[in-house]
Order: sequence, then structure tokens, then C-alpha cells
Amino acid sequence: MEVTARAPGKIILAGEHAVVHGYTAVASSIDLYTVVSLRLRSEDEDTVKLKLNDIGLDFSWSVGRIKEVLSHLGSPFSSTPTSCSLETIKSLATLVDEQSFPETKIGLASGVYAFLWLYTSILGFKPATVTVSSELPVGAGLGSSAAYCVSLSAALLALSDSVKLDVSQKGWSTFKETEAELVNKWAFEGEKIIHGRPSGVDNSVSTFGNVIKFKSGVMTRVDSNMPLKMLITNTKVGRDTKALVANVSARKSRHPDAMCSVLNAIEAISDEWSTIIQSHAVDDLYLSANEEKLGELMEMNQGLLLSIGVSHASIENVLQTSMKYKLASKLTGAGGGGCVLTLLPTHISGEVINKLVEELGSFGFQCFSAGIGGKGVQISFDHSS
Ligand SMILES: Nc1ncnc2c1ncn2[C@@H]1O[C@H](COP(=O)(O)OP(=O)(O)OP(=O)(O)O)[C@@H](O)[C@H]1O
Ligand SMILES: C[C@@](O)(CCO)CC(=O)[O-]
Ligand SMILES: [Mg+2]
Repeated sequence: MEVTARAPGKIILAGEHAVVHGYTAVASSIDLYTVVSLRLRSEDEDTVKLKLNDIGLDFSWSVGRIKEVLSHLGSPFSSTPTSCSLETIKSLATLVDEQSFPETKIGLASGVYAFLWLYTSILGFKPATVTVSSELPVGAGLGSSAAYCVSLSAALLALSDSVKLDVSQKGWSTFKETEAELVNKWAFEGEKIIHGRPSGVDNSVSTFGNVIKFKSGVMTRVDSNMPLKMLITNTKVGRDTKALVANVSARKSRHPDAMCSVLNAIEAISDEWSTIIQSHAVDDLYLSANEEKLGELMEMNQGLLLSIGVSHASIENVLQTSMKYKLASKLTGAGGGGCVLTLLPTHISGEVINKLVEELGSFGFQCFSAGIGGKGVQISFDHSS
């Protein structure tokens, strides 16, 4: 039996970083997916194989070796969502090191630890082949880590005893609410291994899809009534969410009062975002006025993100370029490089967009658009294998 799970990436419309400290963020899923396929192997094959197509790495562990390395920690682990201890991460690192992880890709190792933790906790020691491939740029602010953890958790749970699914269904299907919550909780545990201190907004929007508001671990669905179009520019400057989040926390402990004021201002921006996108446009004039307000909110949010230290010269370059066309932009996700959003108002001409994309392209940046606010995680069973 083979199962395939796909989980969407996301854009943060307002409130990244602030959300880590208990302030509101607004996020939306996008129609770019990470896809995980999981095939259980017969017991005599005795290996767990992981193929990470986007980063060009393959792993293969014998089940016996995994048991040997983890048994002193009390594995098989609890099959309910549990945090991975530091001691366990050290043992998982042993399993990864034995596969001669290339030094140049060492920043990607935590994703493999997250896989091993989710795998051994949810499926125990069943031999299997797991393949991951993604339409999302990895480590660029579009929630690749969350889409990875959500799609992995979904595929693993789909073939576990913790979830009872109708395997006769054909095509993509969604999870029931309680099952989706379980997927989300496991994905959060995976995100903790990759991020250190995730707020939970990324895995929640990847699991449940659409537009959400998120504060202090609590998700509220936002009924968006506005057609939103964003140009996404990938600066291709590599960055690491874990390090950026840690830097913001350090700045907060150095300047608690100033940072508190900034984070409060970001929360006010998120709240206004969610009010505006929920309102029904009565006519074109009303829609244009709301688009202008969202543009201003993006400019203010970006200014505040600069003040907490997560912008980057490449991001500022995108802002200045889009400003020449009177368009508002902000970074999305953790910043420090990665992707920038530019709001494309309904009545913008195709000619302006083409010129902007060409100019951004001349700096080596890559522009694309994505559908905003689609479904969350889905699964599909293949009965032929
Ligand atoms: N398709 C993938 N294959 C393998 N590992 C992945 C994949 N997608 C994400 N990862 C893991 O997630 C890490 C990137 O996560 P990170 O949080 O830094 O970036 P992001 O999630 O793309 O951006 P943001 O958190 O700002 O939205 C990688 O280093 C890797 O460990
Ligand atoms: C930077 C951050 O706020 C968003 C990353 O997409 C981190 C988080 O919320 O976990
Ligand atoms: Mg991430």
C-alpha cells in the first residue's frame, strides 16, 4: 500500500516574528505543495529509506540499527505527539552522521532528525520507503519546513493505527477535523526540531489551509472576501529561520520596552489586515481604497521588520524597485533574504507587472505568483502497489 500526502506552503500577510512572542499574525496557504509518498515494505526488506529529491540526498537505515541506537531512550516512543528531547536528537544525529552527511548541506540535517523522530514515533520500526519532493523553494520564507513536517506527519499517520481512514477513497481527500488536529500537533513537533521556537502558525496554515489568524497557539479561521494577488519575489539569498528567530529574541531581551512597542504595532497591523480582508467590497472604489490600505499596512509592517533586524539588502532592493512602480512590498516568513511579497492591485496593467518582473529579474531575483488561500493537507491512496 502506498499513500501520498501533499501540504501547501504559505505566505505571512502580517505579523511574522511578532507571532513567536504571542502577538497576532495573519497567514494564508498558497497552491505550491510539498509531496510525500510513503510505501511500506515487506518485513524481510528490513530498511527505512528516505529520498529527499529537492536537496539531492538519499538515506537508508536498517531497522535493526535504528532500534539499536534508540532503544536505550525507551523507544518505541509514545505514539501521541511528544517533543523530542535533546538526548534523543543526539542519537538521531548519530544515525544521520553514519550516512556521511555532506558538510556543505549540514544546515539541512535537522530536517532529517525531524523525519526520524516523526517516523519512529508514529510508525515504530516498520520498513518503508519515503520520498519527498516540493514545488516550494527550500528555506525561502514560504513555509517549506512546515509543509515538509505536515506532509510527512499526514502520510505517516495515514498508515498508522492512530488514524482510521477510508482507504478505498479515490483521488485527493482531506482529513476530518480531529485527525487534522493530530497531523498538526505532530507537524509542530517536527517544526520544533527544525526551528527551535516555532509559533505554530506555519504548520497550522499548512494543515488547515485558507486564511488564518494566529495568536498564542490559537488559530482562528478568517473568511477572506477580497481577491488578493501577490507577486512573490525570491531573492535567492539563503537564510535560516531558527537563527533569525533567535536573533529577534536576543534583541527583545536587550531592549524589552522598545521591542514590546514594535511588536504591539505589528499586532495592530495584523488585526487591521484581517478586518479589511473580511469586509465585502460594495463597489470598485471601495475595493481600491481597501487595496491602498493593505499596501500601507505592508509598508508599515516592513518598516517594523527592518527595525527588529530581519530585513536584508536584497529585500530592500525589491522594496525600492517595486516602489518605483508605486507598489507596496514586505518580506514574508522569517526574512534575512528569502521571499518578498508585492501587492498587485486589481486594476494594475499587465504591462507594469511585466516591467517590474523584468527589472527584478535583472538583479538575479526570481518572480512568480501563486494562488492564495486554497485547501490544507490532503492524502491519496494508491492501491496498485
Ligand atoms: N523539500 C524538503 N526536503 C528536505 N528538507 C526540507 C524540505 N523542505 C524543508 N526542509 C527542511 O526545512 C529547512 C528549511 O526551513 P526554514 O524554516 O529555515 O525555511 P522555510 O520554512 O522555507 O521558511 P519560513 O520558516 O520562513 O517560512 C531545511 O533546512 C530542511 O531541513
Ligand atoms: C518567523 C516566523 O514568525 C514565521 C516563519 O514563517 C516564525 C514562526 O512563527 O514560527
Ligand atoms: Mg520554516
